[in-house]
Amino acid sequence: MGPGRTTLVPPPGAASPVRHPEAPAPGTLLGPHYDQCFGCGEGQPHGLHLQARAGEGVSITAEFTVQPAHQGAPGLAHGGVLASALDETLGSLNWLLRVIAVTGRLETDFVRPVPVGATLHLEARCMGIDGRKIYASAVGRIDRPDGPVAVRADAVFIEVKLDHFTRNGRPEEIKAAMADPDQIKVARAFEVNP
Ligand SMILES: CCCCCCCCCCCC(=O)SCCNC(=O)CCNC(=O)[C@H](O)C(C)(C)COP(=O)(O)OP(=O)(O)OC[C@H]1O[C@@H](n2cnc3c(N)ncnc32)[C@H](O)[C@@H]1OP(=O)(O)O
Repeated sequence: MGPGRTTLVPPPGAASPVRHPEAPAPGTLLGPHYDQCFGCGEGQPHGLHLQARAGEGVSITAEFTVQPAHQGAPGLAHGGVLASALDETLGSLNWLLRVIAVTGRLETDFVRPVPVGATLHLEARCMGIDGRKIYASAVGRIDRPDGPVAVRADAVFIEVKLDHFTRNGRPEEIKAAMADPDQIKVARAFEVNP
């Protein structure tokens, strides 16, 4: 089965996800993985500024408040922005697995519209691991952790090495990131694997 047709359900032989022994404790605010990230970076004026926390097991909770810059229709969040919020929350599972992985496939259900000013309460969980493939699902609820479901996603992330970024990123941003001590710290956290 090639990419694009890949099922988003872990296959029968998939391993259960294991929380890395040095993963941040449940409740810990994770902080941005890159200052210029559209999802979590503080240096992006119109970014999502999504704040993710470690959950129990291999799970993440996150919050994102829809800004006027995120509109698709008048007063409503753009679907692609909501997919970005799900993608970012799912990507934050990397911190708990201590594995670098990028989104291979992301399928989103838009269940109800999300108004500007609403806070999306997101939760992501790793469902299984099969070789380099990490299966994960997420849900986003309106205004409260137990609020009405607005969006859901299922995804496959693919494990990569750090050189995925250095080989493929535009050289000027790569150079700047490698000169930034905070960025080096993030990269180091992922270099140590059991
Ligand atoms: C500093 C820290 C920062 C931490 C950085 C954290 C960033 C988080 C940001 C949020 C997340 C993002 O948006 S990440 C950005 C969006 N995503 C991307 O840009 C990814 C672009 N795609 C790629 O670079 C590539 O296609 C890869 C790396 C995904 C796969 O290429 P590859 O490495 O050559 O892998 P390949 O051998 O083909 O496949 C390996 C296995 O994965 C499966 N596979 C491959 N592609 C897919 C796919 N699209 N959907 C499903 N499954 C797939 C294959 O079937 C195979 O399964 P089997 O045969 O083994 O069974």
